[in-house]
Parts: sequence; structure tokens; C-alpha cells
Amino acid sequence: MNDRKKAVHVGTVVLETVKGHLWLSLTILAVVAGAVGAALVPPLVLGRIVDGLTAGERLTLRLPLWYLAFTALAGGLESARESALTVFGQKTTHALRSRLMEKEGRLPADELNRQEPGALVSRFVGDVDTVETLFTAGIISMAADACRILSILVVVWQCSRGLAYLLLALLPVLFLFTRFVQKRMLHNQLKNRKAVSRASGYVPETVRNLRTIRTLGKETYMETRYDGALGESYRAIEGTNFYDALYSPVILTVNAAVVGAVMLLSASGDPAVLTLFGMTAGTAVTVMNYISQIFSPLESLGMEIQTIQSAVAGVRRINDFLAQPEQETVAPETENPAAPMVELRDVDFGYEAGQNVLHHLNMEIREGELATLSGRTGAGKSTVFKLVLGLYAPRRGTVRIQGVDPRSLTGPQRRALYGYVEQRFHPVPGTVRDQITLYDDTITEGQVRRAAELAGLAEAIGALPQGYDTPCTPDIFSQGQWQLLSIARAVAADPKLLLLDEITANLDAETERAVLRALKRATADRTVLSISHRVGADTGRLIPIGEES
Ligand SMILES: Nc1ncnc2c1ncn2[C@@H]1O[C@H](COP(=O)(O)OP(=O)(O)OP(=O)(O)O)[C@@H](O)[C@H]1O
Repeated sequence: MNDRKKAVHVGTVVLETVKGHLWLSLTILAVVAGAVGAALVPPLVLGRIVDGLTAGERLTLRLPLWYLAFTALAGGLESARESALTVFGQKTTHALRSRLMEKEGRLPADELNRQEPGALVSRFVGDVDTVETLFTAGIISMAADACRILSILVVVWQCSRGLAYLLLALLPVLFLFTRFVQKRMLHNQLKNRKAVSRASGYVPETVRNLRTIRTLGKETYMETRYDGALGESYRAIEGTNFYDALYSPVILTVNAAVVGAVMLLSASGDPAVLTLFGMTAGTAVTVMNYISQIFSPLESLGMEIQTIQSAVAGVRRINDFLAQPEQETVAPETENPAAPMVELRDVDFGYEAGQNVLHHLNMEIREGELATLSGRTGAGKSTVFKLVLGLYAPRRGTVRIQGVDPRSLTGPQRRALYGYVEQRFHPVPGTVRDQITLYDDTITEGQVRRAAELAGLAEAIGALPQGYDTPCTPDIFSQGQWQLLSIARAVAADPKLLLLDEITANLDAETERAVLRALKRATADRTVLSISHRVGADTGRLIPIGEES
């Protein structure tokens, strides 16, 4: 199955988003290129103005207007880029989350059991957000900044070869310096975060153990420990501040030194120097402008590399999740009403390799029959249910529901075929009606009411402030009533087969009687397969599971 399907990873999803929103992607490209180009023009116009003035020409309004127009255009395109990137980021996030959700639905039952809710949430929320940042604040911004630096270098090359060489030699050194400062700042920020969390941890610990600390005279020890964490945080913040304070003066000094050096060289009378550095007053103004413009993308480039580095881990985690093996799907089969309702033939099954929970299990339940699986704890009764529900495939032998492999059934087919009442009711977010329909629009209002009637819950629901539309909170029903709601949910789609998993296990005698009365109504005219430790009069045919089979 898996090899038939093309492997999906973050790259595929982003590419699909690009293709699916081609206009948006082209707009981003256009505004990125436009912003880079527009930012190049104002210094050139400024140069022209200065050259004109030094040549004694009269300054008309045209050039200053061009200057203003291009400055405004560059700003406008920058903000358009940010907006387009935000929209694109949201589309990518949506596509990624949808893919993750689809994948989640295709995972085998075992994998779902193993998943930790916290890890899953951090994958869906945190990791997806980092991927969004990777593309918006990372790769695309990095490309834009690299283009800005390159385009400035190209224009400077036209204005002054000497300055272009100087910048080419200087930029790598400045970039390394930027990265060094950023890494030191990040290191200190992490150190501070750790120290603060340690200090915060000490407070509840001290309060919890106050009596022991007093009794053993450990006040000074606790104080020193707390002081140590605070001191560490203080030193880390100092470190961050130092590098933060160091960066701007260094860049400004380099900026001033480069401008000063170029001006001095361009003013020297040496013809050899002038071939490299000679320029008019206007060009001097232009290049000064460019020099100050080139440092800000350099700094952003460092931050973007940081963003990309930290996002790579998130991408890897999402790719690992998407690469997990999926539940084997089975081609749809046609039900055969003449076949037994449930049929297990020579079934072997185990969860772990080398472990067999069921051995050579054979059982057959005919339509309308009432049967109960019996056996000691851990014998495999619930496992039989999982096989009948098609959550797992047998290692050997066959499992059939009306002649079809239960794994081949679609969601609606399943609901029409069997209802499952678990030991405990699992609510879904929503109203009382949603608990019964499980958001299935094909279940009519009449079916909902009949199901509640059958479960003996119609009156209790009617007494609720908004009846079926009452939002579900844990206090609206008693434990027994939740179990009745479970029965209503199972019978809502009028299924042929009811699977009952020890549904009276945790109930008191009176509630159990109410549930059993509801069951009697719900199970009439249906095939029923139940699990029970206790064997009563209404359990029908007993099917031993485990050693007894
Ligand atoms: N998801 C699982 N992964 C690994 N082993 C499992 C899993 N579910 C059940 N088992 C093991 O399979 C065996 C059969 O479990 P099962 O729940 O089917 O027994 P049972 O007869 O329903 O027991 P009980 O009456 O206590 O509910 C047990 O040894 C159990 O530990």
C-alpha cells in the first residue's frame, strides 16, 4: 500500500501550496524583486541631484519627486511582501495541518495507542509554526536579503570599482562577526532561560519543604542555591547586553571608516588610485547611501540562518511523522446478507512479535443471535472485538462481517453495520445531540429521538435546559445516564450488530438494572456480541476465549 503512494513530506506540501496558489506565489516573487529594485533607485536619484547642483544646474521638482516616489514605492513593496508572506504562511500552515490530520487518520491502531498527546500537539502546533517561519522569515527573507546585498554590490561596481572590491573583502568578515555576536547572544539567552526556570523551580520546592528546611537548618543552603541561579541569570543577561551593545557601534564604525577611506582615496591626486576610487560628488553621495544600506540585510541574513537552523529540526520531526507506515487498506468488498454476521476462522493474533493472544480461534455468530465472549482477564476478549471492528488484521486466518473483511468497510458502512458500547462513555465536544450522532448529518432528528427513547434517556434529555441542544458538560448526567447515552449512540444508525464491552462493569445495582432494561430494548431484533465476566440469564450462547477455546 505504502509503496503505491507517493511519499509526502514538508517539501511536497509547500510545493503543492505554491502550485495551488500560483498567483499569490508570483505576487510574492514580484514584490520581493520589486522591493529590491525600488530600493536601489533613491540613492541614484540623490547622486544625480547632487551632481546637478555641483554643476550649477537649477534644481527642478522632478528629481526630488522621483526620489520620494521610489522611496515610497520601496516601502510599499516591503509591506506588500510582508502581507503576501503572511497569507502564504497561513496557507502552508493549513495545508500542513490538514496533511498531518489525514496521516493521523491512516495510522494503525497500535500507533494511535502509542502516541503521547503532548508530543502530538507539539507536532501539530509548534513544529508546523516553525515550518511556516522557515519559509516566511527564513528562506524567502534570506533570498530577498541576499538579492539586496548582491544588487547593491552590482550598482556599487558601476559607481566605484575600488569600493566594490573593498566591500567584497569586508562583507565576509562582517558576516562572520555578525554570526559570532548572534551566536553568543543566543547562547546567553538560553543560559538565562535555564537559570530562570531553575530559580522558579526552587520557589515551590522551598515552600513544599519549608518544615524540613527549618528543622534541619538548611536556610543558608537553600539561599545559596537560589542565589546561584539568580547570579547565573544575571551574568547571562549581562552577556546578552554586552554583545547587543557591541554590535551597532562596530558596524557604525566600520561604515564610517569605509566611507572615510573611500572619500580620502577619491580625493587623492594619484591617477592609479583614481582609476579605482575616482568619483563625482553625486556618486560619492550615492555610494555612501549604499554602504549604510548594505549592513542591515547583512544582520538580517544572520538571523535568517538562525531561523532556518532551528526550523530544520521541526521539518525533520514532521517528515518522520509523515513517513510512518500506514494502516493497510483493503479494497471494498460487497456484503453478503446470507453469510454469518460474524465469522472468525482459524485466527491467530498477537500485538507483539512472538506473542500470541489468540490461537486458532474459530467462532460464528448468525444474524439475530445473542452471544457472549467469556474468559479470564487478559484472555483476549477485547482483542476479538478489535479484530471484528477491523482495527487490526489477524496474523493468520480470516475475520468476516457478513462475508466482508471489516477493514474494507468505509465509515458510513461501519456505522450502519455495527454499534459499539464501550465500558466507559467517551464524550465528544458539542451538544447532547452530537454525542448521539457523532456529527453524522445523515442521522435524522427522528433517529436521534428514537435512539434516546430506546436507551431510556428521552425524559432526562427533555428535562435539560436546551434539550438535545444542551452543551455537554460532565455534570449534566449521572454515571448510569452516560452509559445510556452510550447505548443511544450505538443504536442511532440502527445497526445490525451490537458489540457490548462489559458495559455494566462499573455501575451500582440500581443503575445496572436501568442499563439492562435499556439494553433489552436496544438489543431486540439485533445480533449481539458481548463481553462479560459475569454470566447471567440474558447472555445467550457462551463463547470461551483463551485457554478454554
Ligand atoms: N495494544 C496492545 N498492545 C500490546 N498488548 C496488548 C494490547 N492490548 C491488549 N494487549 C494484551 O493482550 C492480551 C489480551 O488483552 P485483552 O484486553 O484482549 O483481554 P481481555 O480478555 O479483554 O481482558 P479484560 O477482561 O481484562 O478486559 C493481554 O495480555 C493484554 O495485555
